[in-house]
Amino acid sequence: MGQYSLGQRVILCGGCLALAYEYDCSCDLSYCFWQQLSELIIQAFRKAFIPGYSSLPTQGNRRMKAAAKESQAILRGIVDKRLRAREAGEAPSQDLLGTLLEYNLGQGKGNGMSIEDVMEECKLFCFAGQETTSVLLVWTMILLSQHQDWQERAREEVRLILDDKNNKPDIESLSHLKVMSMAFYEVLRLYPLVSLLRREVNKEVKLGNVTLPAGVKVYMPTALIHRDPELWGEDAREFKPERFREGISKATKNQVCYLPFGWGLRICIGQNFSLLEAKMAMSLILRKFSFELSPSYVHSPQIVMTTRPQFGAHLILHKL
Ligand code: HEM
Repeated sequence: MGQYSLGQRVILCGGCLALAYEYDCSCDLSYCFWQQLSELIIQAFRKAFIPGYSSLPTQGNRRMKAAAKESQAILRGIVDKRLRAREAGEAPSQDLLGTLLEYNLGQGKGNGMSIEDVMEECKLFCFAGQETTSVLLVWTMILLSQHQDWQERAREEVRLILDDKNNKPDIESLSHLKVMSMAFYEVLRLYPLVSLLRREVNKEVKLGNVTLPAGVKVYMPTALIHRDPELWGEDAREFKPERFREGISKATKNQVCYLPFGWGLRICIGQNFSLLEAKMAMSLILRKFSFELSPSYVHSPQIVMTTRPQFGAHLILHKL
């Protein structure tokens, strides 16, 4: 974001918003690494039903293979560095990679997690955790631009709860940001980033009057469930964070109809972390800037890996 000046339009695609905090990201949609990678993956999904398609030397397949090779080499380098440090007697690191490596080499040794498994887990966390939270922030900025009253309410709350904290939001104070939680829940209801949950039935199961044989694939259209007027009322399509005033179970009347993080055994492992991370980022943004949509913004949600604004989020930021 560094190349933009205030009052000028910025375009956020979502994929790199989180990285933009660390790097001088130009956020130009045509160059965004995450955008390109997501598009390649989704193209591969679409063709997955054609037998042998993934082995054909198409341009997309070649780029996918090159990206996979490159990310594997980068990860291998990081893992090898850690392994050398461990051999040299350094204390194991407490981060995710350190914990997984300990499991592979230390207490969990012999429990079936190879170095390759550790690397795959790292990739999973990177992909599952990076784009999701950043796209949540982007949709939140779009909706809070369209609903300035909620933007102001969220900012007031941030001022009230965080301003006496010496400018450093901590877990304790972030957990008191109720308006912001309501806004995030409502954003995730209207724009669930994972719009379709997929499952395969492994043994025959009866669901109400329907019998599902083993092998059947079941798709749960989260985006449609979240906007169903029978479940959410006639105002289901409207942005009304107040429906979450008394929490998710009250808003859903204890029905399983709110699934932004999935449900059951495979529910998102990072849900609390991501909301905390998003609160942290949004409270810093709200404190420093007000924002509105640029007239050039075109509302067009598009499913790539996650549900994103197809042409990016055209925003105008004003320093407070
Ligand atoms: C707003 C942010 C996020 C959303 C909306 C989200 C959504 C989801 C959903 C819907 C699933 C379940 C997929 C399924 O059932 O098929 C899932 C799984 C998962 N998520 Fe998230 N996620 C978010 C953030 C994160 C973060 C920050 C991390 C890691 C730090 C993460 C790690 C994972 C992992 C590892 C799984 C697979 C869990 C398993 O299969 O047991 N997610 N996520």
